[in-house]
Amino acid sequence: MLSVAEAYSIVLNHSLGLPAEPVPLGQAAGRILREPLTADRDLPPFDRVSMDGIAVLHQALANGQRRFRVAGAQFAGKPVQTLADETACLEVMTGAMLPLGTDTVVRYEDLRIADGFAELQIDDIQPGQNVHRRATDRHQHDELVPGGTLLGPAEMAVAASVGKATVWVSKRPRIALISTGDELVDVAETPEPYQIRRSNTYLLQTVLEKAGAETALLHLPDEADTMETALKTLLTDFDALVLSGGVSAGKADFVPAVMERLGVRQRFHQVAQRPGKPLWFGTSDHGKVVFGLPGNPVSTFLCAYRYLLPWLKASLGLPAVQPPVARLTRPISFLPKLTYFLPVSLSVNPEGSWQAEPLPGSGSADYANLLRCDGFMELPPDRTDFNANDAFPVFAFR
Ligand SMILES: Nc1nc2c(c(=O)[nH]1)N[C@H]1C(S)=C(S)[C@@H](COP(=O)(O)OP(=O)(O)OC[C@H]3O[C@@H](n4cnc5c(N)ncnc54)[C@H](O)[C@@H]3O)O[C@H]1N2
Ligand code: MOO
Ligand SMILES: [Mg+2]
Repeated sequence: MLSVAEAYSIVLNHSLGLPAEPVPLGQAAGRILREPLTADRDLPPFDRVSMDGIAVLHQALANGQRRFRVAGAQFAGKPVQTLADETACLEVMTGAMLPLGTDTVVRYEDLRIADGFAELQIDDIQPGQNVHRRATDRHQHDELVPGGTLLGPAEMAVAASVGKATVWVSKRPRIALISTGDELVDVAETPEPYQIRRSNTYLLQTVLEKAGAETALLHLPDEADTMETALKTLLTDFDALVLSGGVSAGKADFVPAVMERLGVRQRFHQVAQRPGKPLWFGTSDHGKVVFGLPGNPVSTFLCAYRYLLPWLKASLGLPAVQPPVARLTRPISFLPKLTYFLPVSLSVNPEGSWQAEPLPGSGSADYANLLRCDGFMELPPDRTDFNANDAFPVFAFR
């Protein structure tokens, strides 16, 4: 049976390679940038006054002068003025251009201004103080943000300041989230004793929409012909299908067989892991990708974080990131020769490292247990006993 690492690598090798599209900056937050952002001007673009006060030539101070005639005022948003008389000063406001003929700004707090004269109240004044010099932060044409970056608050502010009214970002993939199973009814329905409400597609929608996908929620019964007809259309309408349920050994688990009839090539079925052993993955000749997630809610949850989310991020053009590592708070044993994804609650210990409290719950149908847990710790298959303080990667979802 395939290992977790092998299955993961196959999944990532079939990421979508989504095209880029232009969007107005106001709609670009949270999208993945597909062009570098470069400085259209120096940053800052001019010698910028950084404190309200007066601008003087430091040489005058060096000459011992402490009292300056106020010759005018330089406001932000106005063209630069010139101080012609170096024994005088100009009042200056934060964000204004530093007047020509000056090089140093003294704050109002360090002055007394009366009768058209400003008198210094302190002696220690450094040349160039309170001036944010042109190009100190970045130079014109410098690359500020590389392509492949998620547009968060800082990137959005930089994009705006370099004039990107439109940015090229990865197109959002359209993903159909399909629950399967005759026992499943809609959220709004009252289930019969032999039925339950479907919940997996809501879980998947939450994970994938937040990461940048467009999703549609659908449901199919455990009936092979009906499934085949519906899935044929969905394979043309969507970039990827994510099914939940119908991939194990039951007499009504039709997903692998129906996919074969539809010409979707199985890339793997079953992974040496718990939960989620029956995971199925395939691709069509037209570049469509199909995930058949095991129906048990905890399996769906784990597979969504361990495989589906990294695949979506790779499809959008985001580089892969290593999961953080946490230390077990207490020993745990797991006998089967499978990778065990242990539900854990995370906290930071007094030394500042992550610690993971095991929350095994009652198995992969216990979705109520997920309410208390922050992620899954990946315990390798070659060990049965794991000690307190042992460190392993955690796929966290908070
Ligand atoms: N003989 C074997 N039986 C099972 C095996 C096995 O290896 N041999 N694997 C078990 C494992 S592990 C899992 S996980 C499940 C996977 O089952 P399926 O993917 O075939 O899913 P279903 O049979 O359709 O449903 C399983 C379970 O999950 C509930 N479910 C399904 N979809 C939803 C949904 N959208 N919302 C909420 N709950 C859902 C469903 O009612 C079932 O209780 O198979 C084991 N069996
Ligand atoms: O994946 Mo199954 O959920 O191990 O029960
Ligand atoms: Mg089944």
